[in-house]
Amino acid sequence: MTTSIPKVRRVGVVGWGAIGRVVGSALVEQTIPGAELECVVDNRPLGDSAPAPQVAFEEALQRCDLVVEAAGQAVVRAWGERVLESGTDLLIASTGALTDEELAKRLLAAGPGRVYFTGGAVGGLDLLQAVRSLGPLHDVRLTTTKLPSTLEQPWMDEELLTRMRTATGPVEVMSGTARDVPAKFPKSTNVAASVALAVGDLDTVRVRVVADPGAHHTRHVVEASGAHGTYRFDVAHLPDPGNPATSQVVPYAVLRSLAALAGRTGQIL
Ligand SMILES: NC(=O)C1=CN([C@@H]2O[C@H](COP(=O)(O)OP(=O)(O)OC[C@H]3O[C@@H](n4cnc5c(N)ncnc54)[C@H](O)[C@@H]3O)[C@@H](O)[C@H]2O)C=CC1
Ligand SMILES: O=C([O-])CC(=O)C(=O)O
Repeated sequence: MTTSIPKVRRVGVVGWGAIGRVVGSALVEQTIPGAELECVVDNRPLGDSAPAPQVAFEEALQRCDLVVEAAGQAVVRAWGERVLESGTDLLIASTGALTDEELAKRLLAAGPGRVYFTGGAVGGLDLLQAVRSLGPLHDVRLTTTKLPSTLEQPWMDEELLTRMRTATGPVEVMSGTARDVPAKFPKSTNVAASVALAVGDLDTVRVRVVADPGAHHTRHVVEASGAHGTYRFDVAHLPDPGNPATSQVVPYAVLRSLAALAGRTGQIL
């Protein structure tokens, strides 16, 4: 009888920020059997602060068999296909990049590396994806509520910025579809694109973005209905203390995805 030695996934973390630091540190502490931190990519010099070598993206593709993107939508646009074409798998946190349908098509067709998405800060995506087999969801809504400062954008006019800065209660700052919203709030509403990936259609997902100075927790409420049922997922997360645009849970969602990719058994998929 031959025993096969399980292959350890050599992971490169791109983006040593709120998400990447937690993910990379957990890998170094060997909390994910079958996965180890090989290197880190960031466009800032990290000095000794990273527990693995900081390398250029090209070098990461040579060293790793799995890259975790935790840097931003622009990195997915610039590097996504190259990662997959090099034979390296790619786990994407910045799902908002996929609102560019041409890019989405190219990434889904590229290989031999495989592309994956983390559920990130939003819940119920597994069930919504399963529900699609029963028929389309006609009405899908996401309401995201965050601290006003985490939603300020360069395209906003003075009137809106003043309304957000002086608000004493919730203020709606944008309503649109999952096609439009993640590009307008690239660091804060990737969840809208994630819901659309699960539902299979950007335009079906209607999104409201709400700034609330009382939002001690970031809240994402997904409501969906179709001929076969109705669904509601309501989550409230503490924000990351260093980067309140990102919920504290997100790196742990990434680690959960990594554990599945590394072959952990007994996992809810
Ligand atoms: N799917 C989800 O639920 C969520 C997705 N995200 C996505 O994850 C991204 C990262 O989130 P955080 O870690 O909170 O951000 P962060 O701002 O704390 O860290 C980002 C890191 O990436 C680095 N970086 C930026 N551009 C880069 C580039 N071109 N090349 C290399 N490094 C680069 C920055 O220097 C920084 O160290 C967000 O921009 C957002 O797109 C964030 C929160 C939730
Ligand atoms: O972390 C969150 O709550 C959501 C977020 O920033 C994103 O979707 O980009």
